[in-house]
Amino acid sequence: MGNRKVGSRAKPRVEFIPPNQRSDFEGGYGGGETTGATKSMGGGRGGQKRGRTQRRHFRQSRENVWKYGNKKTRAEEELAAADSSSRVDRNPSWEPFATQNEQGIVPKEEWEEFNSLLRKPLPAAFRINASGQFFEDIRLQLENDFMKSLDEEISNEYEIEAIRPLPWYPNRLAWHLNFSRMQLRKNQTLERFHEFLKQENEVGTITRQEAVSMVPPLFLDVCPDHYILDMCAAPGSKTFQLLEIIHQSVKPGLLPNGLVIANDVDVQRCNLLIHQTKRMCSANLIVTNHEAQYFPSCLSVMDSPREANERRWYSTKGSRYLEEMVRNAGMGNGLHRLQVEIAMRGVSLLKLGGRMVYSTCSLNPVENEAVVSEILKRSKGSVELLDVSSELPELVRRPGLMSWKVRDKGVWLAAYEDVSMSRKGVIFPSMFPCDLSCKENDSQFDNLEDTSGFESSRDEEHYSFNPKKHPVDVEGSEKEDGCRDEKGDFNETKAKISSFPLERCMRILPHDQNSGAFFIAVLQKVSSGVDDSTKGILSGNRNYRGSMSSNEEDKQMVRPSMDVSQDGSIAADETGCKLEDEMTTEVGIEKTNATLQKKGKWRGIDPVVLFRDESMIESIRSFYGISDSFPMDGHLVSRSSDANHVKRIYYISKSVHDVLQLNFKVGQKLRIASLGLKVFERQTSKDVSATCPFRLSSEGLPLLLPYISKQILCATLVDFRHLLQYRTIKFPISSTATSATKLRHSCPDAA
Ligand SMILES: C[S@@+](CC[C@H](N)C(=O)[O-])C[C@H]1O[C@@H](n2cnc3c(N)ncnc32)[C@H](O)[C@@H]1O
Repeated sequence: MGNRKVGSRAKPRVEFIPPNQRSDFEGGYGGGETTGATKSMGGGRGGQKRGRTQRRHFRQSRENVWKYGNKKTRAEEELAAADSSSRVDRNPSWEPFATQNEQGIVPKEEWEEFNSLLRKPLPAAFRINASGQFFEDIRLQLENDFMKSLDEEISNEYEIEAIRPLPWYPNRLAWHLNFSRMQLRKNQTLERFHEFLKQENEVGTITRQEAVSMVPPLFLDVCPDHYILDMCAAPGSKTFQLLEIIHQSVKPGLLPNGLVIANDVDVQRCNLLIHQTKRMCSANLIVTNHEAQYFPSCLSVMDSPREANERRWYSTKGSRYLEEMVRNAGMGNGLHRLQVEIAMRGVSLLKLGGRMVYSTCSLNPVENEAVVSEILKRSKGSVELLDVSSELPELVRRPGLMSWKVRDKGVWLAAYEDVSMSRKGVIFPSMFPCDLSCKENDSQFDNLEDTSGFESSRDEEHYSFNPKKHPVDVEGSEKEDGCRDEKGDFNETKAKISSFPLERCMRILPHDQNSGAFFIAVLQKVSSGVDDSTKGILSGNRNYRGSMSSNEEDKQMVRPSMDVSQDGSIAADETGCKLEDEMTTEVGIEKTNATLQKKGKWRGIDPVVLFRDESMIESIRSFYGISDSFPMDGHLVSRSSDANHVKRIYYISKSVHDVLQLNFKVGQKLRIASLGLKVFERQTSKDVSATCPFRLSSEGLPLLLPYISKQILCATLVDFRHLLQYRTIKFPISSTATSATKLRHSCPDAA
């Protein structure tokens, strides 16, 4: 497919240039995340409204050019109309592309191409879920049916290659379309294919995701037994991909040893995340709701060998669209500090030998290389920036920048010394390339911690200008704290060259392979950092009590405001310590849940309760004939503290169970929005004279089916149609005696 040629004659390339959003494929990418970022940054980038308005202006003022020689076919006009239908009023005064390329993010000779590609819609892309039972069928259907018809109907008509596999995606399971999402939606020729994509996406066999957004998880080098943390995860496309990978090589009915914890600060976006990941039907998932920079230190402490190469990863927000970044490079500055804090939290949670992937969909070096540089600087050699140039060789990418300038208030700043006094509260030294040969950095990693210019994330003061940090002399001029050249003069125009090997970072430019833009850096923890606040807990020390009480730092990392009741009746850490004794027993856990519920710790979030009603479990087991080889003890949880009114029961993997146990023991620091896989639901139909109050949930069926021996109906096609049509059917339902007999045999409890 990769080399498919369309038609025999040389044809001009059709260029789709309608005013579509290049980033529209990530589903609600902008709104919520801006809320999260704005909240966390104290309004650093001017609020949510401004961003949206700017995006709208950008879209509205984009040219709608539909080029294909001089003629347009009817279908082309349809496609063009579909893409321009949302454009109502233009804003002619707005100039979308400032032709500044000061950062050198794009080589001069490529600027035109880069610029013109930004005006074209982002091509849609999708991936087959390789962990799905029917993935080969889907692939066949795609290759034998749709690709052929797309070739006939679209490629010949439009004279373009309609669809091709992404050459760098493992096993060629991902495809790139030559249509935007909007075009897919509006074009009649594509209707059947669009329906197919939608339906398969809904059931989780296919995931629609922007092509380059699929790249970061691949560099995490994930195995089924890895523990993975996705720190800024909503809407969850990468989380889903990670789940696919950990489930991929595991047989149906079995669970991988690892897990994914998907976190997002925004509650509503957490719901999106839950909805998105539900399609994966995974028992190895926990969704949490924390500010990632304060993510609690209660991840796994298991000291089994597989943890030696445990990997966790982090994807940060890229909360602006590429186009805006080009227009206003200063916008990313407000995110820099938060990005460093989140990344540093990621580093401290990372196990020795673990990999962390830092990625953004921005091309602004302040959000990218500057963040990576600060991580390397602060971690004092305990983290290495990996050279992954031999991985995914077919992916076209460019090296990270070694030198850059910072844009502020319309001015390009080459070095921190150029920052005016009044701007030192918002522009930090860490935003500039770090030259370790500078006098102040003589001792390589000594005293590097404070060079960022902003205080630790635990200090609220860092949000405002701190005169102690930026002293002013009597004349009002700023005290010198930057690097000087040999003569002792500040170099005001030339940006420094970084001392870190930032060329190992990866930049993906849109015109490299007609995709969105991405920045990716792969880091590895090579030794325990001296400032590892989670030491003791993450290093496999099972003495939680010891580390809890002795590790003040760790307590501070979990912001009390996250877990405390609104009325402030009890502090989170206090709660954790007080209840610790009780929590070591199951009864204690139940009691604790009730107490915390009353005190408001879980306001807005349901408690996680281990489901231990033995007689109920036994009755479920015997009703469905669930084999003893399917472990239930310790794997079932509910979200209700009232054991008699449990409505849903979730199945959790052993890895999730272990994390939960630890979480219980450290005072329930995790705000768990969702976990595991729903397997049983309380019967609601009054009609049912079932002996078991719980029915199987459809999500849980793929996991349970290999272990069930009763309540299985082998229906004929006629029966099945009948069942679908009438939904509830009284026995005998069968039109044939044979299947009625089979049914009674397999459902002995049925009336
Ligand atoms: C670009 S989206 C992430 C996309 C996601 N990785 C994916 O592939 O689907 C950025 C997300 O970061 C979240 N976010 C922003 N600030 C955060 C913070 N301090 N802690 C955790 N999440 C945060 C936003 O709510 C938003 O959902």
